[in-house]
Amino acid sequence: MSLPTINPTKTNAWKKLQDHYGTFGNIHMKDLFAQDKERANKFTVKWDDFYVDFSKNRITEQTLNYLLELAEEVKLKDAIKSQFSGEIINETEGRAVLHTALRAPKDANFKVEGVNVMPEIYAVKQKIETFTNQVVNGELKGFTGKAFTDVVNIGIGGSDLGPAMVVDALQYYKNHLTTHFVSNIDGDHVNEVIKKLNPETTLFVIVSKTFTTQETLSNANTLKAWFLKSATEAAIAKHFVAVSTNIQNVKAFGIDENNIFPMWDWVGGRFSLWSAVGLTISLAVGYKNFDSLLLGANKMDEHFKNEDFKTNIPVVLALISVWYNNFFKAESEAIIPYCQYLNQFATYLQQGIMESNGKSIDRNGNPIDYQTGTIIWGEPGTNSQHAFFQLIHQGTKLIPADFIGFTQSLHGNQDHQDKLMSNFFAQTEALLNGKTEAEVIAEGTASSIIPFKIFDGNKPTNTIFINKLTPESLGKLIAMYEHKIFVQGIIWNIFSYDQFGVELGKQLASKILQEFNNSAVNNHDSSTQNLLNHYKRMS
Ligand SMILES: O=P(O)(O)OC[C@H]1O[C@H](O)[C@H](O)[C@@H](O)[C@@H]1O
Repeated sequence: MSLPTINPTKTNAWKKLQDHYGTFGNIHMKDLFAQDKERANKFTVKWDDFYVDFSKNRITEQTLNYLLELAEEVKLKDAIKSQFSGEIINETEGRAVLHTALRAPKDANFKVEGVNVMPEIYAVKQKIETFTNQVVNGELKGFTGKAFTDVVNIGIGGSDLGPAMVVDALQYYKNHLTTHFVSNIDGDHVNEVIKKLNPETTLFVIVSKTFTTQETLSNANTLKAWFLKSATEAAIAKHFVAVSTNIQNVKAFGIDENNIFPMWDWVGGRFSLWSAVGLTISLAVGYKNFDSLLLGANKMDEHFKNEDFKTNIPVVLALISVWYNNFFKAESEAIIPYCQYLNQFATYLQQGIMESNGKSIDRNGNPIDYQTGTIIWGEPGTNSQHAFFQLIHQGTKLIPADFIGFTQSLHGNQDHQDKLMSNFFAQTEALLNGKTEAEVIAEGTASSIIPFKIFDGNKPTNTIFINKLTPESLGKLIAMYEHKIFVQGIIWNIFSYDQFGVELGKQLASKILQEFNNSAVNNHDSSTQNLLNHYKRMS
């Protein structure tokens, strides 16, 4: 069975939403709160250690009902079932999409083409656990008999962003191993990492689903060559491991068969941190914590699969996002975690959201005449307040924002935590209410300055409030966004799990690379040609 192919703009719910948007006009959220004392309670979902308040949005109960009708009309329920039952929903690549199986319990039953994949998943998990323990305990040693002190993750895109974000987010839980990430083809990246390494005590984890990615292979070769300046070929088996679906290419690179951690083509790169792609996470925080991350994601999967749409966190967040994207024509969404540990969270989500839903052809193969993927950006609070919040508060663009916060800190300094959280609450309140002319005047502001100090307010935010940053709650949070991506892709009638848009630039780059050896370059547009010739002269 394939995914439904319903044009969302042709549904009854869409028409209702359009009319509703027309009458919604300039309703201010401040008034909606004044009219209904129960508003916050009505638009809050409490689930496990999550408290999600979406009341500070430009919605009424009617809006939500129409959005829920839209979800029904595009057959979201069937689509969720299709995904979890291993159907080939990544139709353009002919693959199932089963990252959810990676975090399911052992006795779950996820089938790909009739075969239960759980035994394979658990065999690899076992391998990750054993290897992690041996490295962390110092049982496995380098070529001079010393225990490992450093781990270098070599990968890019989904083979870098997920592990890098999670290792950073969970650094409070880290063990003694120092982790490094090399991704960019820019030689400065690998060069700077090399400066910090001792070949005797460094473990290299090469992560590439395809094992054909230029950046990863070049960086891996550079690191191998550097390593071989101090060690023999035989030492490679002790220091290099790989995560990939392409066993043949990994072996050709010179990696011992025992050092290969397999993954599967039914795991998309940007959804792969739950597989052996997360090996560096497991090494950095220990297998138990890695497993808790998976458990958290599994809990969110169950919530997503079973919860009524009205109180289903990923579904509600996705629907509200569609409301802004397609009716208010908001172009971007900001992700603002009030948590320094989530410093890389927005960057990580950029790939997940923009690579998945940045599409303009629908599931029937026709061009789309409505908006799809949102632009994602963000930085942790409070830093972002001192950088770009001016534009969110008083600029001309509507930027819905997710505020992510934790009731309890990990550092235990209540003074810092209270100051951080007072900002967290103050910002969403200020974005909601703004400041009226009367209030500005009452402050005794000089009359010529009054207009500059007025805040319209009415700026939407979701508050995603979690008890504490733990491996488990982080797993839930990441999975929440994964499901939001899926829901939006279904509504927009696009394929969220391919990424053909990244190919063209790659192909041209390899053509240009070959042309560097030619004396004259003459088959490009005049701009590119001039630039290439300038580079050839000057480099
Ligand atoms: O893991 P790899 O096969 O090396 O792929 C790494 C990355 O390559 C491409 O650019 C894709 O767009 C990404 O989705 C992928 O994560």
